Amino acid sequence: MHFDATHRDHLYNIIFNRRDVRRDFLPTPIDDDVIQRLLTAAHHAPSVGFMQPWDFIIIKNPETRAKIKDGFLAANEASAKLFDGERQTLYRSLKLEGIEEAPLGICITCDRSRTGNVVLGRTIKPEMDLFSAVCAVQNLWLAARAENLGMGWVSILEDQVLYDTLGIPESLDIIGYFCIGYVEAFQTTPDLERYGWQDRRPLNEAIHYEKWNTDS
Ligand SMILES: Cc1cc2c(cc1C)N(C[C@H](O)[C@H](O)[C@H](O)COP(=O)(O)O)c1[nH]c(=O)[nH]c(=O)c1N2
Repeated sequence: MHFDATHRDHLYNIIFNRRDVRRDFLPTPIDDDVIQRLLTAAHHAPSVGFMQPWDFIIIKNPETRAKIKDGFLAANEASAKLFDGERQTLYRSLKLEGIEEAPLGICITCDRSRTGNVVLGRTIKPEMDLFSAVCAVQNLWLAARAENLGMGWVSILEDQVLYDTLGIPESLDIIGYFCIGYVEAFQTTPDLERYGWQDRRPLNEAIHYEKWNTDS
């Protein structure tokens, strides 16, 4: 298949308009066929040795989400204390999850032993399986945006909360917990930038030609 400029522009639009969403979720349920499309997109991510190490746990039950929210609250309190003074005040004013408001939660795991001990492409860099599972996250994130669904990553959460609440085997690694739902509106700017926590770094500072350039 050859993509034309219209396809290209659609993809870039989706990339640039994707946001980490944790506020303004609507209670509107998400149809199962939409969820299936999202997971199919995630499942088509690249993976080292094609090991497809991910699994997806779908969470809709409000009681389950309330337990996960409790885990967030504990972790967030501990996290807030690591910042001082005004920075802590600003941290505490941020909305960093939408666990209970978003009607759908997805937990993504990584089975590092899937396909055996020796994996093509992972022999020298063992973390490649974890990176592969994160590729599935990004596919999910972009597919969600294409479906006009907001998605937010909640990493302010001890893994044990998810192992216990969701009955995940301890042999699996937890990649993340994600809140998904329709939203009132998508913001054009990341929340952390909007609320004065962190600005986007200029792209030219991130690009180096031929070798590392400390001047740029
Ligand atoms: C691995 C990882 C983990 C987290 C995040 C992202 C990623 C990649 N982000 C979202 C993060 O703050 C956000 O991506 C940036 O601020 C940029 O905003 P946009 O994603 O462009 O809207 C995030 N946001 C949040 O409110 N609570 C969280 O726990 C996390 N955790």
